Formats: sequence, C-alpha cells, structure tokens
Amino acid sequence: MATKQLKEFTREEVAQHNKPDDLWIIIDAKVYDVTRFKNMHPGGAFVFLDEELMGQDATETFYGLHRHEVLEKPQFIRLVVGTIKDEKPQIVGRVPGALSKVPYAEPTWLSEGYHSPYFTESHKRFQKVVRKFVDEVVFPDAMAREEDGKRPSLSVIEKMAELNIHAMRMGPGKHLKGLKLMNGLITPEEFDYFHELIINQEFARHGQRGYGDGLNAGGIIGLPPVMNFGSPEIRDKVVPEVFSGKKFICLAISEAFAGSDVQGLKTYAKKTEDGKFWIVNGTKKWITNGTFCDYFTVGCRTDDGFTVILVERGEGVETKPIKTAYSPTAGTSYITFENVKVPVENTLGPEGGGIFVMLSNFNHERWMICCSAVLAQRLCVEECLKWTNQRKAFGKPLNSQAVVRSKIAGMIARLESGQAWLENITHQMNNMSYKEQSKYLAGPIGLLKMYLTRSGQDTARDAVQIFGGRGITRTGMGKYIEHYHRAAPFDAILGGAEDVLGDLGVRQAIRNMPKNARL
Ligand code: HEM
Repeated sequence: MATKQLKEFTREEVAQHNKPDDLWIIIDAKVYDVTRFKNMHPGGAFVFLDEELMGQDATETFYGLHRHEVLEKPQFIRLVVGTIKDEKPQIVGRVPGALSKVPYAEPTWLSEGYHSPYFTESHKRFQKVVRKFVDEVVFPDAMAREEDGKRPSLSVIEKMAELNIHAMRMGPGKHLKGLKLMNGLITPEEFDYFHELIINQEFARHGQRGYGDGLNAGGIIGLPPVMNFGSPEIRDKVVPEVFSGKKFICLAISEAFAGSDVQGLKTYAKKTEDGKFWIVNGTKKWITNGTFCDYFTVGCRTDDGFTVILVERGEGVETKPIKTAYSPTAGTSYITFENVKVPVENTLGPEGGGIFVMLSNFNHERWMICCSAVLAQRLCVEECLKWTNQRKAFGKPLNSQAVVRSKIAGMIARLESGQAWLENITHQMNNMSYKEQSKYLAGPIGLLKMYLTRSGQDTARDAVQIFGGRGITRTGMGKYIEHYHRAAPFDAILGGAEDVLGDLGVRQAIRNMPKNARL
C-alpha cells in the first residue's frame, strides 16, 4: 500500500488553524486536523477549545491522557494532515519482535550491557523468534478476545501447532523426539527448561491473564498424566491430537466440595460388573478450558481410593461457563458427569494411585506459573515507569515525587529477586533428573510461587495507587494495571494456594534438618 505523502508545515503555519471551525494540533511532530473529530472525541469537544491548545503543540497534554496506541488506530491516523518541517516523530509504539529500552522492562539477560551465566546463543535466537510470533500472532488475538470474551482463535492454536509450541510447552523430554521445533530453529535435544521459560514469559507479554489461560493452559496440566501414565494406545492417539491443536484436554480435579483435600472429593467412578468400563458420576468446578475441551483428565474416588481417569466428551458430560474475575476467554467451567461410561483402558496410572499421578506434575505447573507471574510484574514495572515519566501533577512528572519512586523501588526489587530465584531453579531443573527435581525442588518452587504471588499482589496494589482512577478503569491508560490487579490473585490460587505452598517449602526444610544441628 502506498503511503500518503504528507505535507510539511512550520509551527507558525499550524498556529493559524486555531479556531473551533479550523482546528489543528501537533502531537510528536505530526499535525492533526481535529476540526470535525472534536465533536466525536471520547473525551469531549470542550478539551480542544483551549487557547493554549488550538494550533499548538499538544504532545505533553496528549500523553498525559492517552496511550500511544490510540494514535496508531486507522481512524485516527486519518486525522494526520502533515508533519512539522525539519522535525521527526520521536515516540515509537510497539515494534513486533523488538526489545524494550525501558529499564527493567527486560530481564538482565536481554538487557544491553549485562551478562548471564545461564542463557546461551540458542536461547537468544529462540527468544527473538518467540517474541515476534507473540507480537504478531498472539497479541492482536489476545486484545480482541479479551474484548469479546471468546476463546482464543483456532487460527492462533493452529499456528502454534505448526511450530510445535504446544509440544514445547510440556517441557523438554522424549515427547519432542522427531519434532521440528520453531521451523527447525532448535533441535529437540537442544531444547531445555530455559527455552521453555522463554515461551512461558514471552507468551505472558500481552498481559491478558484470562486469555493466557485460554491458550491451552488446561492442556499443559491435563496432558502430562496421559503422556506419563496413559497406555501406549491412549498416548499415541491423544498426545498428537493435542500437539496438533485439533483436540483440547484439561485437568479436572477440584470440586465445589473439595480442592486439595482429595479425600473430600465426591466424583465417583464405579466399575461395571464385567470390569470393562468405569461409570463416572459427579461434578467438577473451576476447570480451566473445560468449556471447550474434548478430553478431561478426571480425579475420581474409586473402590481402591483415588484414581485418575481420562474421560472423553460425550453422553453424560456437560460443561457450563463460570464467571470469574479475569475473563471468559479462559473457558473456566463447571462440569457434570452423569453415568458417563468410560473404557477401563482410559485409567491413567494405577487404580488407587491417583495421588501419585497428580503430584507428579505439580512442580512443573507451579514453576510455569512462576515464569508468567514474574513477567506480569515486569510489565507492571514498565507501565509504571512510563506513566510516572509522562504524567504530570503539580507541574512536575509523577516520578519527581519520592513516595512514587519508593513504590517503584519496591516493585523492581521484588521483580528482580523473583527472576533471579526463578533462573536459579530453572538451572537446577536442567541439571537434575526428574526424581531429583521432586526431591530437591518441590520446596523451593513452592516458596518461590508463594513469594511471587504475594509480591505480585503488593506490586498490583502499588501500581493502582500510582495510576489512581485509571488503575481501576478497564480502558485507557491504566488498562493493563487494572487487569493485573484483578488477575494477580489467580496465580496465588491456581496450582496450589499461597499459604499451602509456603508451608510445603518450610515443612520440606524441617524434614531435611540435620539431626545434630543446634544453635
Ligand atoms: C488526535 C488527537 C486525539 C485523539 C485521536 C484522541 C482520542 C481519544 C480517545 C480514543 C479517547 C478514549 C480513551 C482512550 O482510549 O484512551 C480519548 C479520551 C480523552 N481525550 Fe483524547 N484524543 C486526542 C486528543 C486529545 C487532546 C489534545 C486532549 C486534551 C486536551 C484530549 C483529552 C482527552 C480526555 C480528557 C479524554 C478522557 C480521558 C480519560 O477518560 O481518562 N484528547 N481521546
């Protein structure tokens, strides 16, 4: 498409257009004719009818009230009639794939002048491609779906499948064997937990927590029991279906009656007399992706105790949406199973051994939540640094107030300590067998998650104070902060409640106390 050749004006020429029926303003060296637009302006026409604004430079005023993305919308680009002679626009919007230059907006390993003991050239190459994919494919869909409340578009799921991102989100392992990862950018053998950390963090950069969960979060926790405990027949059918984005799976454990207290669960699976089928009856609540899943990895009480069974959507399975604080894009559901007949071959792991099946994936799930929880804090810091720099109060930028700087100092310290601990744990994961990870990392991962969700909620609260009314408004300047403040408690609940996880970490430490330790 040919770009419109823009005329050049001097500031004096623009100043002639200073009347309500001939009204121009300058924003970042671009000249806008707002004569007709002022009557449609969401902030009202009145704001334009200011002697100090008509025909003048409104850059500072504009950025105190709007996000830059407003000017990137086609209906507003059309208002541009020219540029200022010998001046160039300075403000850049979101460039797909680019790194932010705002301090602390990127982890140190991606920041100019810093070093990392963990990340290699392979990780750097990988990060670039994932960021571009998220910016170009995921970000626009996240914004649109948060707006209309629909599940993530299948076109995004399919594009992720083409690059084998669904498979990579299950972590390194033999399930990657033979797959072409990111169009062959890295080999399955090369893929490690730092690559996965990159996916988890880059995929959280759109800041839409509900959409993030809608994008197969159910699969990440629902598929591992199939991969690790399903019969070869079940595995060979279900795993490729989910990796290719053709089918969806979720984990269905919690109920209105009980969550972590599996003894209190009521969903019951009873074998038919011939022993060939389970008959499943019961309900499940808060099941992420449940509204659109084809398969459900269900925790059931059985005669032998607690058993995990793979249930396929069909007769007797009903799902309905639950309205949560984040958004319907996550597909959070209430599920009823009524006399659902399931072949016994769908049992995942030993009968009565369901606890072990469930526990086996907890560390990975919690670590994954840690990755995105840190990133969410990082976005928050970037938003606060930008806002306090461009917004003026009492004639000075907000960041000239010590109380504001003190809040940001706390945010940065919490964020960077969280990222550093996360990278350390990720390094341990890369160097430990699965068994060692369970032994040495369950406690630290629990403590890290507790730390990140507590500090995340502190950061969300401080950010709302910094943004004021905008921090509690769903559109405009504070929209990411409003969303984060609303969604931060999810991380503190999903995958294990904050206090329970902190306690787990300390109990593990107590268990490992040397017998002869004394003050
Ligand atoms: C080309 C120029 C402008 C465009 C395209 C524009 C567009 C918009 C839009 C889309 C909104 C809705 C809120 C949002 O999405 O952020 C808005 C709100 C607003 N605008 Fe503008 N605007 C322009 C210039 C200005 C100027 C120069 C002023 C100030 C004198 C102004 C004052 C406001 C105010 C006070 C609001 C309400 C903000 C709020 O609710 O927090 N606008 N504008």
